Amino acid sequence: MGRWGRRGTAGAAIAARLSFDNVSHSYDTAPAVDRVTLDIEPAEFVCLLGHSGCGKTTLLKLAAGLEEPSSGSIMINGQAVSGGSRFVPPEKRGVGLMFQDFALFPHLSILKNVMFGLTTLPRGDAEREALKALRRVGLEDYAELYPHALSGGEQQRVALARAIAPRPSVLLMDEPFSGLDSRLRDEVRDETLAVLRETRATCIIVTHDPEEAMRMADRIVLMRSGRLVQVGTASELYHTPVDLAAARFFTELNEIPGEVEGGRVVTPVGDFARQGVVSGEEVTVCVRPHGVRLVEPGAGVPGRLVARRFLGEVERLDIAVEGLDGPLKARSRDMNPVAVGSEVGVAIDEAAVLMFPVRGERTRFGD
Ligand SMILES: Nc1ncnc2c1ncn2[C@@H]1O[C@H](COP(=O)(O)OP(=O)(O)OP(=O)(O)O)[C@@H](O)[C@H]1O
Repeated sequence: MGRWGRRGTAGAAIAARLSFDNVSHSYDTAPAVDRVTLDIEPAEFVCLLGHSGCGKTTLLKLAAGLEEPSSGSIMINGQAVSGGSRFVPPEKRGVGLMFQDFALFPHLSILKNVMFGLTTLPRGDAEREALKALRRVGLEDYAELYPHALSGGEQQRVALARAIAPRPSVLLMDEPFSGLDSRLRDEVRDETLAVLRETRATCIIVTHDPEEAMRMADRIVLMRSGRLVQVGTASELYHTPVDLAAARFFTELNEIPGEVEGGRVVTPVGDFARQGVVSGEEVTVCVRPHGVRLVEPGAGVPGRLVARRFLGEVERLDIAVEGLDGPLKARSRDMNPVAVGSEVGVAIDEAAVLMFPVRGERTRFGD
C-alpha cells in the first residue's frame, strides 16, 4: 500500500457537541432505536458497538438526518436538528458521512468524487480543498483516475478524503473498515484515526468488533435491541461490564455455576468472597482465561490437562475439573512443560473473576 500524506496536514473543523434526547425510531412495529439519551462532547470519539440488528446504523442515520426520529430530539451544539417540528436536512447539518451505501461514484474521477461535498465553494477553492484532502491520504497523484483503478484500501482512503474535505464538525462512519482484509485493516484504521484526530471533528464510528472499538474510542456505547446498555471507556466496559452479555462481548469467559453459602460463592473451582450476595442465590461466576493458572498438583483445585495449543505469545490450555460440564479454558504466557493427560493444580486469579446473578437484576455483585 502506498504511503499516506504527512501527519498534521488535514484541514481542521470546529467540533460540535452532538446530543440525543430520548430518541426512538421504528421502521415498523418494534423500535430499532429505543429511548436513547446520549451526549457526545466536541471532538470526542465514540464507537457504537453491538451485535447485528441492535440499532447502530439507525442511530447514525438519525444523527445524519437520513431518518427522522419517531420521537425525541437530536441537537448539534444545542440546536435541534431533529425533533418536534424541526428537521434540518443532511446537507445542512455540517455532518460528514462514510457509509457503505455511499460508495464512490464509479463514473466520476477520484478528484470529482472528493469534490462532491464541496459544491457550495467556488470551483477553484473546491478543487484545492479536495486535493488537500487527497494529499493527506497520500492519493493526490490518483486524482484523475477512476475508482475501479484503485484497490479496496485506496478506495477507502478516497472515501475518507471525501468525508473530511468539507471539514465537517461531526463525522459519522458505518463499519468503515469491514470490507478490508485483516492485514490492511490495522494500517488503514491507525492512519484513519490519525487523520480524524487532526480534523478535530466529533466522531461516531459503528462497529461490531469490540477490539476495534477499544483501540479507537474515547468512549464505547454498547447497544442491544435499540437501547444503550452501557456507556464508558474501554477499561470501564472491560473491567466492570454491566451484565453477563456485556462481559461476553469483550473476552472469552469460563462461565461457572456458583451458589451462595454464608457470604461466599461456592463453585467447582473454589470459593470466592463477594459482598451483597444472599445465601441460596445462584450466581454465574465468570473467569477470564488469562486468570486461570496451572500450579503444582496438590495445590489449588485438582484438574487434568486435556489439551494445549501453542498460539505464539500465549498458550491455550484446556483443563478438566470435576463438577464442570466442559474444560476450563486458560491462556498462559508461561509455556508450561506439563504434558497433556497430567494431573495439575488450578489457581484462579480473583482479579479476573466477575459475578452475575443467574436471574433478575442486571447489575454485578460487590461493587
Ligand atoms: N430500512 C429499514 N426498514 C425496516 N427495518 C429496518 C430498516 N433498517 C433497519 N431495520 C431494522 O431495524 C433494526 C436495527 O437495524 P440497524 O441496521 O440499525 O442495526 P445495526 O446494529 O446497524 O445492524 P448491522 O450491524 O447488521 O448493520 C433491525 O431489526 C433491522 O432489521
